[in-house]
Amino acid sequence: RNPSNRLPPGSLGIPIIGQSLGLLWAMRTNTGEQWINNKIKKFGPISKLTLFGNPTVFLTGPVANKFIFSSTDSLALQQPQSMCRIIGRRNILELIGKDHKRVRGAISYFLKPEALRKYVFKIDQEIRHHLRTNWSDHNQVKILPSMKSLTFNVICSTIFGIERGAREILVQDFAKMMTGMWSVPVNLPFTNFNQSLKASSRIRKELTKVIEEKRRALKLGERSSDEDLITYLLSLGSDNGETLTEEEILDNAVLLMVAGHDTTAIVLTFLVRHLANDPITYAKILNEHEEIAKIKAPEEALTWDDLLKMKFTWRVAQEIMRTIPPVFGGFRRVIKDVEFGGYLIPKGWQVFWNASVTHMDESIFKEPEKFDPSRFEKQSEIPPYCFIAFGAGPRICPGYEFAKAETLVAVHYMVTRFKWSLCCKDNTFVRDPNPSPKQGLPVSIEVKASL
Ligand code: HEM
Repeated sequence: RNPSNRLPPGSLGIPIIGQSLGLLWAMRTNTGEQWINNKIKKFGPISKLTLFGNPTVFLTGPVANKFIFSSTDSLALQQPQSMCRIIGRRNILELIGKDHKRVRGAISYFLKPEALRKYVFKIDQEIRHHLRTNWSDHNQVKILPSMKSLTFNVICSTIFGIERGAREILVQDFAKMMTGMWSVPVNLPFTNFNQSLKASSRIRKELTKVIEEKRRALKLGERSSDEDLITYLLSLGSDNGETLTEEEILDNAVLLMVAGHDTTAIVLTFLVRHLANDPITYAKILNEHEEIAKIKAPEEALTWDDLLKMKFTWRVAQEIMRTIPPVFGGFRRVIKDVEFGGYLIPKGWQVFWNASVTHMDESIFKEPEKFDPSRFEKQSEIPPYCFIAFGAGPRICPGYEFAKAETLVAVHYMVTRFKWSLCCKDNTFVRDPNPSPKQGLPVSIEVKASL
């Protein structure tokens, strides 16, 4: 057959622009899922279109997910150009093959349960401090910005060992850097992209100082290699080819700050919103946490073993992520011609995956519209590549356990020490590209017990 006849159905639309504006508009108006479903109705689960300048094949369903997440020899992860320039070209998302494995291995070491156990105390301290200073004396709190600040501080403290005073310099620049992450990469004064690049360069300067100080302390034996991720990365031996270059350490430190804080903040924000609207789930969660709090002194920090008891809470968080995936979808670059479902996907194109379509498939999740945390009671019954909030395959999110620990500790202190109600009953949200409730979700706060 003529190769062009083997391309998936659909239309590439106007060159370069294609259907990008339609998708962006749909995401902004919270109809992204509908936009995608219309496409599936019209062309089926495999179709072509043009997104963000590139001819693209959109694939959906567990078999397609497996193909996208596992075909590392024909597909490479693709981020918007703006993101690569802001975070740095040696960040893990840009790496493939041996380089990806090496950097992922080093980062994952710090995010595994064995290492995380040690940090529950630090996570606990940071979250209590945040709630004490930002919730306790306030009648109203905007949840999304509050959760973003909370998760940023947790990452700085646990992963980077950056103390409170030194973090404040980073916080503002970090917010500025995020604004241009998904912008058109035009570097002219006053474009979002330009502001982001400038903020990123200031963050890198600060991080370089942090790295230098840790290198010095490591040399003098004032620090052990497992105290924080940066010190660990600096200590890796060059003899077995494990070392990360200075550029890689810097780029991946920035990447981890980005990847590790927004997503968890979104889960916590939608959890707060859901609990305000669902008294039955709230009562069950509260009960789970009161049982744990009952056997601890008020000042006593949570431990890893306490977190293991918070099973229902994590099921609720997973159901939140099924219904509102923090990451809407993503792209892979096609590095060599490849076939899927009888169609040709040519080299140079990109492949687009989306989590919602699979998460809302009634053949996988019965009555998908219903909020039902019990779906996650038996994880093994959920078929592979069906719950993809954290991705899957060799690039599955290495921060899963970290996000889980952070979410559980935060929920514990929020439900046992505070009560809240929504100030704005409007339940809609926009995707920007991450889901954000209107006005950042303002809630009225009542203190139940001190922290
Ligand atoms: C609820 C919270 C989180 C969600 C929903 C989430 C989601 C995801 C998803 C979907 C991917 C895969 C992207 C793809 O294959 O295209 C990913 C990758 C990644 N995530 Fe997360 N993430 C979360 C928290 C975190 C945290 C806390 C960290 C670190 C502290 C982190 C670090 C990373 C890194 C480094 C990658 C890239 C892995 C690689 O390319 O090998 N994430 N995440």
